Amino acid sequence: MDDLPEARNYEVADKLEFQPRRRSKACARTTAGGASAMEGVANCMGRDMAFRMEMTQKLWRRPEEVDEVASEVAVEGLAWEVQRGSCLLQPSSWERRCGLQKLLGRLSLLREDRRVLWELRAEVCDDALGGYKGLNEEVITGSAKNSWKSGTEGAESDDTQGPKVTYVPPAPPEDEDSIFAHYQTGINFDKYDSILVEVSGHDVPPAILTFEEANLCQTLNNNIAKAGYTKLTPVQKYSIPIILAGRDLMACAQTGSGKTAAFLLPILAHMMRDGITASRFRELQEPECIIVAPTRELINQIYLEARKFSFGTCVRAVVIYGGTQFGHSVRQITQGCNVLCATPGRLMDVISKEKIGLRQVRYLVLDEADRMLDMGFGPEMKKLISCPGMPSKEQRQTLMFSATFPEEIQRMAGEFLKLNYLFVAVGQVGGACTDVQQTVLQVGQYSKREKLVETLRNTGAGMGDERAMVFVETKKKADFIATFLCQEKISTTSIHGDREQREREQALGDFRCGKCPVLVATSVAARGLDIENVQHVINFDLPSTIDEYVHRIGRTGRCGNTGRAVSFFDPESDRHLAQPLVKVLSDAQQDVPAWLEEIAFSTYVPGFSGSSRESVFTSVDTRKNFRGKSTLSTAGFSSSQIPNPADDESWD
Ligand SMILES: Nc1ncnc2c1ncn2[C@@H]1O[C@H](COP(=O)(O)OP(=O)(O)OP(=O)(O)O)[C@@H](O)[C@H]1O
Repeated sequence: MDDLPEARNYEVADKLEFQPRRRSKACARTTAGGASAMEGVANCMGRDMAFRMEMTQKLWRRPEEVDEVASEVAVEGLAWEVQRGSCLLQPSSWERRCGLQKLLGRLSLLREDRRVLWELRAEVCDDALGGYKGLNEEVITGSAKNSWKSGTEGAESDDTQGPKVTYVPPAPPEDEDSIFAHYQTGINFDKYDSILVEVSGHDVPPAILTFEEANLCQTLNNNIAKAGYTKLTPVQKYSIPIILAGRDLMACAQTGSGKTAAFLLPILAHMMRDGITASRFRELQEPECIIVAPTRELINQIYLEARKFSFGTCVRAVVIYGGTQFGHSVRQITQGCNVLCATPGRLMDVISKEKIGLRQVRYLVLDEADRMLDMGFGPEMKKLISCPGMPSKEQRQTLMFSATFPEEIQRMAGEFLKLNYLFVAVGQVGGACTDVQQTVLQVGQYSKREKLVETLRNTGAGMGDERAMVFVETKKKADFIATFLCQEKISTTSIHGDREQREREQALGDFRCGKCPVLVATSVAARGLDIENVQHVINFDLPSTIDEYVHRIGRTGRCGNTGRAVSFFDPESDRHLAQPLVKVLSDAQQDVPAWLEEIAFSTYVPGFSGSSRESVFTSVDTRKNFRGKSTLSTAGFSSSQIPNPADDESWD
């Protein structure tokens, strides 16, 4: 067998997130740290992961040795060995369900040895047990081995395409204490009252100041009290009467300020008023309300809120999302469905399989609406509103909520909303939550890992006292950084789109309960997730858009609690974010580092005006601009381009 050329070996190294000029140091580090590092890993993650790290180290050897290791692993033939071998060869795919194709793709880096390739292929197909595991995470065996995802949700549910998804998520607890469990509002909750709110559009219903003024039915009021809500947040004060008045709405309010209840409560109030009850055990269910959100975890969270507020009523909420058994979704639906919470792919599936009819839809809610209308989900949403049976926008009420609303998205939203929709802006459109203390550090790519450990140790999250979310750019890197942190004896788990749904839910559960106080995530966890005690967000990699930044840091500082966000700014790759970052920081009364300002004003960003800072940012309600009116003085910011998914993440 010919030696791999040196350049090729570098490519292998790159796949492992190391760069050539970094290799010698990294290698020396792992070798010198050898035994203790391995012990750390073994302690944190069990022997399985320790082995992975060992194999990773071997990759620092010369090319022919890499092949040697691969051959050893494959030829020895034990599934166990091969399983670990697969980890060696594709560390980013420590997922069981990572398909053969991906593996082959990575293996082609070592394409010289066909024998290795084929033997590995056979074994991985047979028993792909790998998978990144957080502390004590369940090891999935035999029965789950065919449950890897095969592309889109549509494919998952289609009996004829790809392996079936068999995961049935556990039912949430039914006892009242669990249903109404909530965390405390923070010291800044009352400060919400001082945020400026602007409502644009005609015939705006007056805001309400208390829950009593909303005139909700007794059961809803009881549920609101049990949920610990005593006072309305601004977005609730304005949105509830607007929705109760039957108006379409686009509402923008800072992260963690109660947008979910702002749409759920008036919808449920209407349903109760209309005497809606779930029709049980019908093949085709016709919900009155459909709520869509971009991620599985978020839609599940919205469902739990809907279940909480509809507790003790005849209204039945149901959740369906990808990564779970299609039959399970159907069973949930056929038991009766008034409020359907769904991710777009699974929703289109159940519609096409005629499990859901749209004729009765009175409310269509797009949570994280800007994300739901962007290039990723926009086409599917358009398909949804033109599905046979879906009432026209004149016949239904359409509600959109988010903390960010780029101009282009607002324009596109017109297709979904009645002409006279109202726009509620609490504070600045696209503004960051002011309860989050933001710090931006200049950190080059090769210093990020050391800085991360230092930051986590300083914050206490690494010691297990506090919780931190670490955002990275790619799924592969999420695994890599999670493993690295475990090696540093920081209990960590990860969530990203290459993990099985079962693993994603377990990772989130472990993070929520504090078993793993650090969660490394891709942007799949950037929006909407409401997790108690997340005191820190670290942007190991900054996202590609400022809106995504606003959502990410909004995982902390929720509901009047304070939080901290630290972002590593790499001047090599993040220059385009300098201007909007300066704007977001200064709008939230945060310190702006002089170096960042310098970069911001020396960088030309297409679509941004360099001459005047103000002209860079859009107005609150873009309809004002269309009508030739001047930009409001309280101008907010949103990115000037329709956002793209910020990384290599696959979305629901
Ligand atoms: N009036 C209220 N009183 C007390 N707690 C509230 C109130 N409204 C909402 N909350 C709580 O505040 C937290 C954040 O609410 P929610 O998740 O709806 O925020 P959000 O605005 O949708 O955030 P994001 O933009 O991140 O999606 C939740 O735990 C929710 O139960």
